[in-house]
Amino acid sequence: MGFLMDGLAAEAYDRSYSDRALIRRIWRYFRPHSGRVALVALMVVLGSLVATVIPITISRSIELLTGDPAAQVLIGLAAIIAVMGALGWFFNFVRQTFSARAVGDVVLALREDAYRAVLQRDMSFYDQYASGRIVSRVTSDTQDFATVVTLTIDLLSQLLLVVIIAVVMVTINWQLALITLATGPIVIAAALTFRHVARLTTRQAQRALANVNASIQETVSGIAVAKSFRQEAAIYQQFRQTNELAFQVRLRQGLVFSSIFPILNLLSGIAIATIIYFGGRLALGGSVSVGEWYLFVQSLAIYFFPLTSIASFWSQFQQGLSASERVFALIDAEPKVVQIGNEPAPHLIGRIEFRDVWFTYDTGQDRTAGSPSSASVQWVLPGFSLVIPAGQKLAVVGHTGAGKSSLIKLITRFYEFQAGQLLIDGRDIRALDLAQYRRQIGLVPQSPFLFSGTVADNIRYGRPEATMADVETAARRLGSEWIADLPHGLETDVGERGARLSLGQRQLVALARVLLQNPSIFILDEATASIDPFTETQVQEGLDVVMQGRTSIIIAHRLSTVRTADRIIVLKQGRIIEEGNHDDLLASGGHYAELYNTYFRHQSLDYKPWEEESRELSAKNLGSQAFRPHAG
Ligand SMILES: Nc1ncnc2c1ncn2[C@@H]1O[C@H](COP(=O)(O)OP(=O)(O)OP(=O)(O)O)[C@@H](O)[C@H]1O
Repeated sequence: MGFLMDGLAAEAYDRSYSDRALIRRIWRYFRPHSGRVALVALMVVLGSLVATVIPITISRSIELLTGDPAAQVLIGLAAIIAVMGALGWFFNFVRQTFSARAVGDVVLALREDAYRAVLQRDMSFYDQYASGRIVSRVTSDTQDFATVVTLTIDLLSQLLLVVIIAVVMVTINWQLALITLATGPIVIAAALTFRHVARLTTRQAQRALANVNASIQETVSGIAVAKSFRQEAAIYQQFRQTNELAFQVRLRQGLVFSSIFPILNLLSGIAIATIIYFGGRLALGGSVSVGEWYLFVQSLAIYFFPLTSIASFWSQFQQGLSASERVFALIDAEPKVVQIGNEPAPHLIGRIEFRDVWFTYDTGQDRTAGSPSSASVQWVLPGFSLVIPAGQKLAVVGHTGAGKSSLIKLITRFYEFQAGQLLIDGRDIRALDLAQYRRQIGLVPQSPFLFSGTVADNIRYGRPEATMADVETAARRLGSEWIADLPHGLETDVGERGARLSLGQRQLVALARVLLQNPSIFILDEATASIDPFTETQVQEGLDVVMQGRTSIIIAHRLSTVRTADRIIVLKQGRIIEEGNHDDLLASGGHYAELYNTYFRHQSLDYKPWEEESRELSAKNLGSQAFRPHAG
């Protein structure tokens, strides 16, 4: 069965809760609705009482029939049964209505908590776990949880029925009652033994479903890439495997659950046969009446029904329990970014200092206390130090994987570093009020994400209270042409993820959003994709406006940015290997000059490809002679 389990491992943040802890936790959600829960409990008791009165009345009727009852008595008994039936319906109706409301409210609260937890998770959480699986926890797992609660109410009412029936049986004939009751523990023991296997297979089924969700979600998000690389068939194949796995696991779960019924049916069959035999003999001997014997046979059915229901509902019950376990694990996942203080940071001037910062993504072992010397760790920033004075325009360059984005992830506090200090205006970043601090940061990622809505909605995203005039002012500060190019100006619908806008327009919207937010620190991960020269000029002008008067850190991919930066740092394997301004660095002919020739030089208006060819040729001919790049 090992192959079945592939891909169904728990997520790193999953945890097992004891049944007690789970129930206590679930109860905490129900406490605010205790009035409704009490009413439901009352209905359960009344419903159970009514359910027992009916067979007792029938049994009395049978006994009366052996004598010579008056017609009115029989009519009275029939009326009692009818009234009890009606009352049973009423109690059940009230119970269902109020329990549905209470469960609905609890699921609402649980889903809100789960969603809030998702929003609070660190960026590392999203990097590590597939979004489809996260979605699955918030949607289907909370729903499964609702099922468990409804079932629990059903089971409780049936168990109560068992208790009442047991009391009735003992008062009629204790020997027969003993025989009947003796089978109860056997059935319960069988159900309990089954519990662990049930929980395990159920958990696996939920994980398998989460994998199916994750697979669909990823494909839909990356459909453009998949199509452009013609990977539809491969993706479909992959999905089939995941889906097949989910099917196999479900099948196995079904087999496990269905195996309990034959056992329980066998047990109840034996018990009924025994009662019929012994009860029949007692009735023949005259120690119990026929009515009492009938009541026993009826009681048996009532007695076994809840017990077999427990087993039949067990699958859903377990599903609900492990679903709640998964939701609670999501809510309880430990954050990695932990603030040690809550100091107000309403206005920053934007001085940033990395002081011997050690950072790795590999936090598998406990390194949060900081053991920078640990040799086995793949440090992305090994003791990184840098001071960015307030208001400086800093361009960060370096080959892919050098650690440029990681620097930004630390400044934005998306990730936690393991040792050293990161100071903002001389204050420990970990001591600042995170929400206030983040409001001081304007981040424009490589491919700016726009939410569905209009251009204006997106510009207003960071400051929902901004008026249309504010939005327009911010947008116009980046120039007027780009707004005129939009079909409906600022009211243009951007489509999902901004798909209806060009990359340059999306960048301008993102820049306007930052302008409106007016942060002290501006961070830009420049797009690598080239845009047309006109938009490029617009974006550059917009950038100049945004960068004015604030600390700006740019992962630079464009010549115009590096040229105008106050300072450029060149990163290699998480260390600064060169720094200075464009001209000085180029003149020194080091790593930056090499990067310039690889990435930036062709963006220069003076760039002549044919000169490049002849330069390469002569460089080849000169063999190992050091290469001196042209100034841009
Ligand atoms: N979420 C992550 N989990 C694990 N390792 C990561 C993660 N993000 C980046 N890394 C690793 O950290 C190192 C630095 O990555 P980083 O993204 O900072 O480089 P970069 O200079 O920004 O590269 P690029 O220019 O390609 O974006 C790389 O070796 C990368 O594989």
